[in-house]
Amino acid sequence: MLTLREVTKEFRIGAFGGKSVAAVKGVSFDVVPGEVVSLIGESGSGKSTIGRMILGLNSATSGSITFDGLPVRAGKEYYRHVQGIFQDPFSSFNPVFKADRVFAMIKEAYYPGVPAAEWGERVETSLRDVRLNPGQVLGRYPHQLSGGQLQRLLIARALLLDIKLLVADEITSMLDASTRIDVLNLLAELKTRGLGVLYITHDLSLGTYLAERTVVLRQGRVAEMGPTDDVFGGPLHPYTRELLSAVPRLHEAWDDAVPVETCAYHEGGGTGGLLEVTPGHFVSCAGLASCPGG
Ligand SMILES: Nc1ncnc2c1ncn2[C@@H]1O[C@H](COP(=O)(O)OP(=O)(O)OP(=O)(O)O)[C@@H](O)[C@H]1O
Repeated sequence: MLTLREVTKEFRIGAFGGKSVAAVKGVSFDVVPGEVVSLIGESGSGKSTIGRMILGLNSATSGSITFDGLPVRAGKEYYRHVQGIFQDPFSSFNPVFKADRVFAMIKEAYYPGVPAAEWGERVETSLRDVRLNPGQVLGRYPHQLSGGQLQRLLIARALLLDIKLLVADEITSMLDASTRIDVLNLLAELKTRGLGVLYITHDLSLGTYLAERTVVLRQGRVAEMGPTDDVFGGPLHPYTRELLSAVPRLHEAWDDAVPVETCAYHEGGGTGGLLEVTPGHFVSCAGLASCPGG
């Protein structure tokens, strides 16, 4: 469904755009229907830039991003199937409009011919699908709703469309712990409906909770990716180990990252791109002193 191949993004910066910063470097991965892929990495690793390119808000400098075989084309038809939700739900709402305005806009753009009564029923169904009580959210201004309610409202809005892929960028980082779990469970439910979700987060524990597959991004490149159980159960790249060692675990001593003695990439004969160590589990060079060019 979603395919990224060798995607690179350079931003022009500085006076007159004379310098450039490479935010994303040769990234390739897929998201298929009914799967959650988490995109994990520290701040500045390029996660949001990838999300924005998938949503057509930034263009790739090189490489390709396709959805159902077609290049990303920001516009009404694309957004019928691909939607994004971001960290700060308040920024997605105009504070002077009541929350239900977001539904009215969907109707105007996509379903102008649907009778008002039928539309009202569809809105109510989508709100109940995200476990919101229509009576408690419709007719209210954004400031009268909680962050968790607004995030759900955005998911309900997406459900009114014929959505196939949801790009969820740090959507739970502003929510309290119990609301966060509710929203994560909701995403898990969406995948059972066949939706693909790209779940962008810097929080490993949330990524593992949901995702079938994990892509670990470091300084704009994929360090490691594969089935979540493999990546977290047997991390091959020192960066993944470092990230894992920073996750607090109850009842367990805080351990340091286990040092990597050998580079799984070069040991396995990697020469270009990522090395597939076990089926679907890819790793890049560990960058040890002993690595060629290290
Ligand atoms: N519009 C822009 N102009 C110039 N540089 C940018 C722009 N957007 C992002 N960058 C740079 O690209 C790099 C990747 O940024 P990005 O926001 O994608 O990282 P991130 O992993 O999502 O970080 P965070 O978790 O903090 O949101 C950073 O170095 C950032 O400064």
